[in-house]
Amino acid sequence: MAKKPPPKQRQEPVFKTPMTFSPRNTGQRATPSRQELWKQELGLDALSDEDGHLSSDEEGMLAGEGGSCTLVEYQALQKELTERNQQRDDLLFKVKSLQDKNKQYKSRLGKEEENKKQQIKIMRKTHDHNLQEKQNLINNLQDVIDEQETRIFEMEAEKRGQTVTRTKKPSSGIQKLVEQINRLQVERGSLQEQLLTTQLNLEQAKLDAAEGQKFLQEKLQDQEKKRHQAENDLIRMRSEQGATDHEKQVQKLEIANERLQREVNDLRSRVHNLSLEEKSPSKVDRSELTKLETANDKLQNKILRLETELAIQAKKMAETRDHQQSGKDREIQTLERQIREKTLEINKLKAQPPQIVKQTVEVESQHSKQHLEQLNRQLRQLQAQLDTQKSENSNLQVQLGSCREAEKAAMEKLNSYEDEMEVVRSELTAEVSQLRRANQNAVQQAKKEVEVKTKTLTGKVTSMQQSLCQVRPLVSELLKDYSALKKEAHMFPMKLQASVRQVQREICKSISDISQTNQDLVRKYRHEMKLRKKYHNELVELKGNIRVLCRVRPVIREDGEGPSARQVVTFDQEDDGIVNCLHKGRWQTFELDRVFTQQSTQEEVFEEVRSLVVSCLDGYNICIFAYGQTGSGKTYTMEGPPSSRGINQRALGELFQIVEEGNKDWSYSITVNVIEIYNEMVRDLLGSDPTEKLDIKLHNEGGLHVPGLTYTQVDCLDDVNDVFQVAINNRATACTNMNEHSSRSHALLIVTVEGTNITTGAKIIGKLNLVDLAGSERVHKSQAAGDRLKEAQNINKSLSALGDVIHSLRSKQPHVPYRNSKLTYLLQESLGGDSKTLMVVQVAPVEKNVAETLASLNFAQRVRTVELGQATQKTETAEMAQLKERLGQLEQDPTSPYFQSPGRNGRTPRGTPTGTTSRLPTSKRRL
Ligand SMILES: Nc1ncnc2c1ncn2[C@@H]1O[C@H](COP(=O)(O)OP(=O)(O)OP(=O)(O)O)[C@@H](O)[C@H]1O
Repeated sequence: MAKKPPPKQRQEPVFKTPMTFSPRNTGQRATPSRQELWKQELGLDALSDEDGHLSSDEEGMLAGEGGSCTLVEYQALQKELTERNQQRDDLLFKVKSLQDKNKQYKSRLGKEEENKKQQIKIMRKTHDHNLQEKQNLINNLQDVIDEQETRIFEMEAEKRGQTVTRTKKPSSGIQKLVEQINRLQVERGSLQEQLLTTQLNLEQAKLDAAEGQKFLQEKLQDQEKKRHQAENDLIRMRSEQGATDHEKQVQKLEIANERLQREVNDLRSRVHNLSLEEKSPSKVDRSELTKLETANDKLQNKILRLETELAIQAKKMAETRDHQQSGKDREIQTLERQIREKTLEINKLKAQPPQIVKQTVEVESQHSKQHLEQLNRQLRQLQAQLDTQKSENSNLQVQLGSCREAEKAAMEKLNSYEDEMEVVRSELTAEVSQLRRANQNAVQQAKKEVEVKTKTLTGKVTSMQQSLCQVRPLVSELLKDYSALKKEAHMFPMKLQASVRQVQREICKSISDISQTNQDLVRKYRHEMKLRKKYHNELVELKGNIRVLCRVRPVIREDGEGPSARQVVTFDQEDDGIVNCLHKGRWQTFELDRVFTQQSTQEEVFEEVRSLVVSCLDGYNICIFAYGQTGSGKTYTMEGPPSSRGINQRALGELFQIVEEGNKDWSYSITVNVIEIYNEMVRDLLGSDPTEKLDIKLHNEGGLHVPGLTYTQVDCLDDVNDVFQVAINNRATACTNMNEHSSRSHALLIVTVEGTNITTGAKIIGKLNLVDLAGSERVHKSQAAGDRLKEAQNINKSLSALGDVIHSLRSKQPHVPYRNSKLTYLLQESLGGDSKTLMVVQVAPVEKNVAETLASLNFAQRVRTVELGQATQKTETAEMAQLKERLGQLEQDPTSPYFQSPGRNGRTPRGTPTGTTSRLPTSKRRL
């Protein structure tokens, strides 16, 4: 088992491309030992430790190679390239500075616009605020003025011409005015509150007064009714003249009197309450007082009216009583007179009767007797009547006496009631007058207070008026300012819009200028880039550099998910030769001849190599190989799936097409070999035994050939497909796991094009090597063992050998170690100085492959600097061709000393690639 080398301290490999300039590469430091880095990069443990300095090598190469014409041309081109590069750099710098300026300008513009917007906002806000404040102030002033005017008007109306004393001097200045206004507003608030309370009180008082009035009216009506009843009762009593009725009447009167007294008391309490309410003049307004006074007056009037009515009633009652008394007296006198008359009649009758009866008896006997008896009866009747009358009279006398007594008592009671009533009336009158006085006092007091208030208010109003007089000009000034500001504010958006439009126009102009300049610069830059590429390609062709393409495959299912599947490869939109790779948080940039992105198609890739492929018809040796780690897309690019064929099939298709459509003076034959190098064994995948190990031998004339290798002629794509199928079948039978096997072996498709000029017989031979290399993983990192280790070591050996060859070529070593591996040995002629080589570096885009991706890209960047020298065509004259044919015949002839054993399929190679007899320089390479 091979001893594992000690882990080397890995340095970040940085390479400088000496032929091309890239601003991204500036600042990169040159490495002291490129070979060391080379080894580190590839993980090649077996590399020799030779050192080389490219600059001196380049000089040497330039001095030693090519004619003076080429050197001069080269120097001129290099000078021109340097100048162009310089110009390009200048232009790039200008573009960058202009872009920076553009950005700055844009950002400044943005900021200024933002600032302006902010300013406008602030100004608008301030303006609105000012306007609002002024409006408020004006409104307040207007309110105060209105209020004060209303007050003045009211007070003046109330006072009716009372003089107003001005106590306060008007304060000067708007501040004072505002303060006064504020104070007044506070006062107004409190006054409004008071007014509200007073109004409520007034309402209550009105309600109370209305209730009192209603109550009094009801009472009055009751009194009226009672009076009527009393009158009726009195009349009835008069008519009945009953002592008991008198007493009832007196009782009723007493009850009525009591009621009246109660009512009077109620009234007194009400009046007292009212007077109490009136006694709080601070809370009563003048109008309210007036109303209260009016209500009070009305009540007093009512009381007076009631008193008057009461007096009239009493007077009437007295009159009625006097009248009744006099009537009674008259009746009594009439009755006494009748009694006296009757008594006189009786006395007369008593004195006359005996004389009259004697005469009647003497004269008329019987008749006179009857008449006498009749007269006696009449007399008896009259005497009985008289007795009755007398008893009645005495009864009447008794009754009269008792009546007189009762009347006297009633009169006394009446008098006492009258006295009482008089007392009550006088008390009531005194109370009423007292109430009136109190009321008057309260009214006076309220008046005084109102006057004081009015004076104060008038003073305030006066001061306010004076202040207003002072403020008015200020207000008018403010209004003027306000209107001016309003105008300005009105004009401001227009002005602003105009200035913004102006600025926008300027900005647009500047931007269009800048974009115009930018476009010009970009145009120039692109033109320069094209030129640079052209010159670079020419230079590359002149120097014979290996062209290096890079292809980044898309992210596939096998990449998995999560952080390890994160994409770490990006591209440059402007430059299709730049690829960036993120490793440990740092972006590394690589410049190659062309970078194909994940979106690039097989067609695009082939388009890039088409001219190179076609140049094999001109007799050039071409080598296109795909390099990269396992699964990076090498086979996809070279072979491709049936739905999207890769370079191999497309190249052959292109060759067939050109041969078909090309010059009819030439006839072409195309033969193919399909070789696999596995574990340093060369296998013929078109042979009958694909497991047979073939050798690579040096031809007698110095060229290489593989004895026993099958050359199959193909004339169309169907032939190619058949050939490929044979190769695939053979490969599958030679291994157990096709996928793994393909990853660990190199697959070579060698296409040999032989053209013969029908007229001259001249021949041209070109060879196209299409190589799908084994995976480039570093062996020391994989923990392989057994067969795997052997496979890995062999891959390592061949890729190391490839690296050595490239390094030697790059450093212009006199000896190039082609023979170190079967791969390099077989490709010797295609990697040598007279062939065109192109490498496609395949990389995976995800995080987990980043180390291999960086290694591949570093390798690619270094390969790009390798100069193989100018490619040459392999042509031969008809004479040479004849000679060659003769040689071929001799080789077939076993009797000849040049005899060589034939191929297993018995077919003779149509042309040996190594049979080049002359190398003609071309004027230009197509690549
Ligand atoms: N450009 C592409 N577009 C689409 N799929 C691709 C592309 N390149 C590679 N793939 C896919 O990636 C996978 C690996 O590709 P491929 O087998 O060509 O890699 P490889 O480098 O040849 O691997 P190995 O070294 O093991 O042979 C395949 O499934 C293939 O289809």
